[in-house]
Amino acid sequence: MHKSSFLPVATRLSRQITTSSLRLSRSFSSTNSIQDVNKLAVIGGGQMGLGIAYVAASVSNLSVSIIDSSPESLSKGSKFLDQLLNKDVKKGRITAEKASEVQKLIQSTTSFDAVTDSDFIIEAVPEIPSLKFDIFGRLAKEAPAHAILSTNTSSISITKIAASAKGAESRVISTHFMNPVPVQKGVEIITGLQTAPETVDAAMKLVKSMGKIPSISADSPGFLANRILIPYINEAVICLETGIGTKEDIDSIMKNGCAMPMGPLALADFIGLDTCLAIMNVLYNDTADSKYRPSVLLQKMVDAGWLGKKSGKGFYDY
Ligand SMILES: NC(=O)c1ccc[n+]([C@@H]2O[C@H](COP(=O)([O-])OP(=O)(O)OC[C@H]3O[C@@H](n4cnc5c(N)ncnc54)[C@H](O)[C@@H]3O)[C@@H](O)[C@H]2O)c1
Repeated sequence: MHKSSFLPVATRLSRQITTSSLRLSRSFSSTNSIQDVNKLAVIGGGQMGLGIAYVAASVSNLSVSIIDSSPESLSKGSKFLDQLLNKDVKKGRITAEKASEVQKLIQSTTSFDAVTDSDFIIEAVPEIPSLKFDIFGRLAKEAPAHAILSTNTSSISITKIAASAKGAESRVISTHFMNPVPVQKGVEIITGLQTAPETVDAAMKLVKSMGKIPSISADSPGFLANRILIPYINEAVICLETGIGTKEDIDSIMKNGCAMPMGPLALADFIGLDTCLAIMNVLYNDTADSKYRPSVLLQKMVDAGWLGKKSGKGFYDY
């Protein structure tokens, strides 16, 4: 894919309107093919990054580099991947031969250099805006000029993230995978104001090759999934802190009475309380609407380091 093919959506639209009589829009799409992705880099090897790497290697047969700044996270992650593969072999979902092929496809490193030969990069570091902006600033300089730069953010504006990737804004997009990645089929594709149509095509192609079902959302606080899901979780925490019900009763009524696969507090533990809080803060600050006020208890639990399943303690003990 040529760098020049990355025109922002707005530019592309105006081009299509002004030249429609000359049918140039047709030649635009026919001369710009989507480059095949041979190598994927995932930045951040936590629960989401690992899941993305696992599915990309096992379903799309892609070579994947997991880049994580923490050697502890990388070693925890490689044990987790081994467990996932062993479980899949035991359950007869894959052969032992396939498991060893997948293992060979996934490399882990603390070095950012692994982005330099990647065609598609998915960032999955914690939900901290400054951290993501720094990473996209580096990606704009260090990733190949054709590479798609994607974020797995749950709530941070894609337009803002793209603005931090100076010179590569049109190649920035979000492929928002859901947790757990190997199980959840839906992926939100979110465009920033600057995202080029070719970037959307490339993201759709990759996500579909991973066996996922993409939905397109606008760059609006919380996008679609978290605009709906996280206020629901936050309301459950408020029900707990105001004594309307115990954690068991809150989870039980939503599970057994409202057909939810798991209760909202157990789900919050599973997502990570820091992630839930970060999303509520984005909804609250970016809309200036008090209906999105984060629960005080949620903030306190994050302050205590009780982040849910990943830290061993949240609403429940693990
Ligand atoms: N947890 C969920 O349910 C969920 C669902 C959808 C999207 N997300 C989003 O996915 C992203 C990752 O979430 P997660 O739950 O996997 O977080 P996590 O805390 O499990 O993992 C984050 C990883 O990033 C690493 N990291 C931190 N700084 C880094 C840096 N500068 N360079 C490289 N690695 C770095 C950490 O060591 C850690 O391993 C967040 O943006 C989150 O909002 C999370």
